[in-house]
Amino acid sequence: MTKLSVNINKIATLRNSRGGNTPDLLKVATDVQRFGAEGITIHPRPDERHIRYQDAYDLKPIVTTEYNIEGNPIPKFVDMVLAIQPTQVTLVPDAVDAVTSNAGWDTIKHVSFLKEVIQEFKRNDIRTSIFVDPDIAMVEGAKATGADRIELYTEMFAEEFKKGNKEAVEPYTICAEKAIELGIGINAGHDLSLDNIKFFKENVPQLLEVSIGHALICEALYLGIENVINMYLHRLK
Ligand SMILES: CC(=O)[C@@H](O)[C@H](O)COP(=O)(O)O
Ligand SMILES: NCC(=O)COP(=O)(O)O
Repeated sequence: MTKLSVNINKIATLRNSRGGNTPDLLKVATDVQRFGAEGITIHPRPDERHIRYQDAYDLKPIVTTEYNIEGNPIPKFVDMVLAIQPTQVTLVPDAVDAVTSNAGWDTIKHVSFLKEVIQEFKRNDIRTSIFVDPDIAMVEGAKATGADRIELYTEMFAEEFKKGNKEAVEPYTICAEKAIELGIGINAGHDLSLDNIKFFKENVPQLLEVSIGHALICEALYLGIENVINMYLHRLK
């Protein structure tokens, strides 16, 4: 079974666009879980343009499912994650000015850094995942970092799938098979949607978790968030 973790960054973006507290991020997180989501993902960025660091703390007692915090492990981020102790931390090599995540880690070049950070999280019983491109060398590199899981960066798949290129899933299948062989768990995310999720799940073995935000919130504008969550759960069965 593949768990659905809903990324609520976009709810914070909407709230921040007006100041104030509408929509109420904590209420949305509560409701999203009530509607069946099996996790909540946030990705605070250094400029706090959507999720604020304070949100990450405020969500801790609200998230009764899996709490996944994503981000670049700069010291402020590491301190926050250690203080909150979420279920999982996903390390993403974001540039400060990136509009959204746009690359996975070079797990070979940054192996020492990643190893050190991952050890610190694991000492605190926080599951670790690292965001990687669908490149077998990066999956092998991830093993050397000690990470529990990889999160496969799915933008390339999503883009190609939209154009009808279903073969774009192949690198993901191969990386998943390698991760299984190495004993690493498999997550995936970025631009996954109601259109592409079923095909992705069917072609990527032992997919443990997907984190979905942008498309899910856009789809909810038309279909309603409770309905959309159930549509994902159905596709992920
Ligand atoms: C790692 C990943 O793919 C997502 O966390 C994505 O980066 C969402 O972040 P934004 O909401 O800032 O685009
Ligand atoms: N880790 C991926 C994520 O949390 C959501 O990404 P997106 O669906 O907003 O592209």
